[in-house]
Amino acid sequence: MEEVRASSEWVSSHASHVTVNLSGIEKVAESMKNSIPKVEWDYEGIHYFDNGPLSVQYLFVLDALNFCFWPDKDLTYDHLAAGLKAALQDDKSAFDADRLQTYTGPELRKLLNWTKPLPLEDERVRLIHEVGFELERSFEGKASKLVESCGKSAAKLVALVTQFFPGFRDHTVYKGHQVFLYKRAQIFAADLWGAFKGESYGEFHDIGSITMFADYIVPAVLQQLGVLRYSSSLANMIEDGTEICSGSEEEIELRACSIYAVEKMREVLHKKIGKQVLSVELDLWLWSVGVQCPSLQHHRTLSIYY
Ligand SMILES: Nc1nc2c(c(CN[C@H]3C=C[C@H](O)[C@@H]3O)cn2[C@@H]2O[C@H](COP(=O)(O)O)[C@@H](O)[C@H]2O)c(=O)[nH]1
Repeated sequence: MEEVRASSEWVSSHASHVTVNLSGIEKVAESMKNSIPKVEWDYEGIHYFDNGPLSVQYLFVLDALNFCFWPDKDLTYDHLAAGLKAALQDDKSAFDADRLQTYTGPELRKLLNWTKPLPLEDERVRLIHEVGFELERSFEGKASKLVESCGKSAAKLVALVTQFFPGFRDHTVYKGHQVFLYKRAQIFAADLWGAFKGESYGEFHDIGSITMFADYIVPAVLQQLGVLRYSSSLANMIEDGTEICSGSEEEIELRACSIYAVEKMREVLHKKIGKQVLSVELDLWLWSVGVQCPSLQHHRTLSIYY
């Protein structure tokens, strides 16, 4: 995770379109002086959980598909989480590794109880096949085996996931430098930690090493809070709903500066306010604020990573 932190900081200090505003961070930290907002994992009550290995399989499939909902204005993350939950409750073998390798686009829609084509449906199908194939080949078909082999280290889990499953390799090149963001691999570790309440499959001695998850909601919240500032051209693109290319300077800056800003926020909370908080906790709070604000304008990028 050091690579995620270091490369995000590098982007932030070379950015042309996004600025991290330290006084904005201090203001937010100050407002948390008396109480730090704590959001329960699954506050929505939409995820599958049975306290066992099937929950791990569910979370891995969920995070393999946890990206790009916005092209369909009616589709949200909640549909994915709740749809997969219902599918699993209906048929406990729905996420067996051999089954994962056979889903077609229309079957995936049915699984999510969605009648229209899903955004990036072909990619979703390819990625769910990849998960089934590699789980079968290297982990006896079980995501729980993958988690068991990480020695209770979230950093090791992220390394394993990105090593074995190419679809999770969320890194890019910015101004000649390799930048690591690892949104879906990190959120998988965080979802385990949240769902299992830091125990069993969710026990990680280094959960503090995980950064925020660079998606399209949290950057927009950080901008609203005055933590991120955009150049006028970028602000206009977001306001007009203009698509921003995956891998463009703007897109990488939005994501990397969000990671850097949340790390800074955590540092300020610790040093100036004396409160210790995890980036995962800050992320869930910021994300829950964002999804409860329907007027929030976020950047639009077609991407399999978030
Ligand atoms: N940074 C961050 N991004 C997150 C999540 C989650 C869900 N986490 C669950 C875990 C426990 C909680 O109770 C949550 O339910 C989804 N996303 C991202 O949001 C976007 C979807 O937005 P919309 O189109 O409006 O549904 C999309 O990029 C998706 O990947 C998070 O926690 N943090």
